[in-house]
Amino acid sequence: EEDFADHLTSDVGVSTGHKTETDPGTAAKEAAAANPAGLAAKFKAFRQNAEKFEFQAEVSRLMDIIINSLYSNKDIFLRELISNASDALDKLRLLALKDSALLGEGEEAALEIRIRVDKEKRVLQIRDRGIGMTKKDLVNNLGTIAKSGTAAFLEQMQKGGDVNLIGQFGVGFYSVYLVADYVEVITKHNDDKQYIWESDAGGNYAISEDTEGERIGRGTVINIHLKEDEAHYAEEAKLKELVAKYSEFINFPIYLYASKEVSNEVPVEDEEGEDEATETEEADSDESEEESESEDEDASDDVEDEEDDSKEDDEEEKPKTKTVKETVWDWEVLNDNKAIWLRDPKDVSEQEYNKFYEALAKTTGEKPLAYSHFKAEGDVEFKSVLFIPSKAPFGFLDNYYTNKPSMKLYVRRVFITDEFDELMPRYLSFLRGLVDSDTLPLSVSRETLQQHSSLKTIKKKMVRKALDMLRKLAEGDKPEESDEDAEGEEAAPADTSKYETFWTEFGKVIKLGIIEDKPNAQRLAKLVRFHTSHSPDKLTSFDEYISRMKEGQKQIYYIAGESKEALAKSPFLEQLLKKGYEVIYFTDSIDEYMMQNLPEYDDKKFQNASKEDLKLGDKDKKQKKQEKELKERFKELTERFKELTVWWKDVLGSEVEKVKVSHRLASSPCVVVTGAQGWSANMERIMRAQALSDKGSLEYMKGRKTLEINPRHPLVQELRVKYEADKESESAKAVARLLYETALLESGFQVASPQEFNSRVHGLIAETLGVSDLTVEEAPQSEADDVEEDEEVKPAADAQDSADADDKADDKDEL
Ligand SMILES: Nc1ncnc2c1ncn2[C@@H]1O[C@H](COP(=O)(O)OP(=O)(O)OP(=O)(O)O)[C@@H](O)[C@H]1O
Repeated sequence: EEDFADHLTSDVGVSTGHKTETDPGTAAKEAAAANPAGLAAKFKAFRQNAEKFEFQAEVSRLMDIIINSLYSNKDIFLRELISNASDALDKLRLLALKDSALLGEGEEAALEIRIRVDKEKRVLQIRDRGIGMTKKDLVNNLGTIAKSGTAAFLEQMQKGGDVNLIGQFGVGFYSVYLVADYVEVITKHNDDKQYIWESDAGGNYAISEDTEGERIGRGTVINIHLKEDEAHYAEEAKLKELVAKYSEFINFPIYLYASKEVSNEVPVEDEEGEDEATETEEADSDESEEESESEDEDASDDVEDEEDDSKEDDEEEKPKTKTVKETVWDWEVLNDNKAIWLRDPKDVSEQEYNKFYEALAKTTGEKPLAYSHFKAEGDVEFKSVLFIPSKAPFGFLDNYYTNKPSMKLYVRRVFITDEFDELMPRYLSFLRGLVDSDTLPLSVSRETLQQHSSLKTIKKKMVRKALDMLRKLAEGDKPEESDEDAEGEEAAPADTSKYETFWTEFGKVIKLGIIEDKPNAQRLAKLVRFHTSHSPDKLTSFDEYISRMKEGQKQIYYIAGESKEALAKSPFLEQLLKKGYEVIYFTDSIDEYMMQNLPEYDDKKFQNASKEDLKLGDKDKKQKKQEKELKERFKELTERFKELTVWWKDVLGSEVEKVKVSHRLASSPCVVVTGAQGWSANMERIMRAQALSDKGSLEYMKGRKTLEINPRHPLVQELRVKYEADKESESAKAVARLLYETALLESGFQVASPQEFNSRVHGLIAETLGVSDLTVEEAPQSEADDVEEDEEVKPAADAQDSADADDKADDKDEL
């Protein structure tokens, strides 16, 4: 009884490994000799005949981080191991659909998880009767990390990231080393022998066939040898608390071998009788420990004293009894494993949903922004719980195209898979949740499921419910109780601040949805938030924009660029803003792609303000008259400047498609716009940055620029005068080019040659300052030598700049 191993052998039928501390194996001895101070202290010898393996480098790095992470929440290791046990049971149950013999018989067939402890030896044991692991599985699963994204996770962890996220990376097992300095995994898969995997996290692990230990039948036993200062994880109370906190929603019963105080009324005849009673109790509770015996004695003493005082008088009439408090040991179920989605939403508290979310998302302390629990009825029946996380999973957007789906699929309560991408479109894969369908066939085969006609319906309904949930969150509404095909829906109380959190985390995903899910583009557009000229500091929506539209305004104006501050000053908006039109500022790189997929919203067409065909709204009669007059004047101006525009186009050559007189400008001399088909400045910037395009298309799209000039601007008027005076004037050409280049910059494009542009500007500065000679005095030799020792070599660089300036100054004389 004292020995945990005996305990296990007799009670659970499980073998535990013994650390051979007294007789270390050869490897241990060698290691100790090589490094007596360091390794010997840490090294625990593996079983002597075990095959030794080295952990893959990533695993070693991960373990180092885990072992040294002082401040992380160590509790999570239990959640991870229980979750693995549950997965192993799910896998077995799924296979047993095909072949029920796999389950075994009697005790073996019980799909459950059992936890027990040996406080004295500081060993915590978790056992499942799941699928188990073959030897090959042990090497592949507990020695290597095959999943992508591990490197990124390790990097984050090294920077002090939260180890709590470990479960999201598919490396949860190793979290056991937060609390253990030695771990044994005894496992039996139906296709292989019983093996023991063991490691003290020192960079090695060992696998040996388990020939001596008790036969475990099938499944996995993990013996966690707790570190000295983690002994509290062997306390019943702690384990109960952790299971309640993290593993309540595991769909298999979790048992803890726990002690319980029971009070029994027993007759008291004489001294012997008392002993008898105690003995009987002990026989019932076959697991009684030494401790319990001594407690029993204390308890019975107390009771006896009490009775002696109070019941002295009645002694003669009533048969003597006494209350005996005893500690009995038995398996206690820790979780109510009724699936939450099968319960009536009215009976599930918000707290329970939150905890369920934590279990699904493998997080702690993160509440979902909203949830929806519903039942679809009709041809296709299913139940579902959906959650909107409040944080994007690690690296979610970076790995957008390779992210794994996160929706779990159950068929009639049996977990089928969480890797099925037919349940939710990619852009909604950030949602957590599950579907439990009664209509789909209980089948292991992906193909059978994929081809099932009801799958499409499920997906369609899931998307609708998800978008509905998002809409409600956006509106800050409390959801209604039900609608036609989904009854009993519930969602967390939401307000718009929650939606703003959502938008910050997942806004891009909604935009990707507009691009990828055309049929739902309008619904998704409703969810889009942005800043506008009217609402530069508060996020607003298309609906709000439309409610503020001027009378007669038919189009929704927008402009895209790097920041709302820069856009607010854009020359493209001068007339629009002056006339009181609200303009949307799109500043996300994806916005223009999105808008290419969203030609209209609520019957209103979108108009990019930086495109050539900008139309400034609809006018009433008076405005129309004014417009007519303006048109006349404009025509006249256009005529007057026509020759100039032809000449200007010649000066700029193929850089622009055309130069034309514009009516959209108020205070700028000119702007560069793109044709409806060409890329805007913003788009060109993105394309350059992403190098998405081949050079050819970049050149082609770039070429479709138009220079619009403002005939009312004094600089343009003066240029015309200069050109009229001398049609071959080089300085007029230089001014024309410079005006174009400043317009390029102001419109958000890049100038083709920054050096040439600078030369022209320097020339102008020289002229303004009255400097005629830009030759730079040579730097004294000795100074330059001193500087050469300096790594930064700043003055030398300055000298180079000056030399460049010299060269350029020659070009500029013409100005
Ligand atoms: N109790 C167990 N029974 C059977 N296999 C197990 C058990 N525990 C771990 N494994 C195997 O080891 C692998 C690694 O486990 P780990 O917790 O590190 O990641 P994971 O469980 O795959 O990740 P995720 O938590 O994302 O599913 C598992 O995928 C599983 O194949």
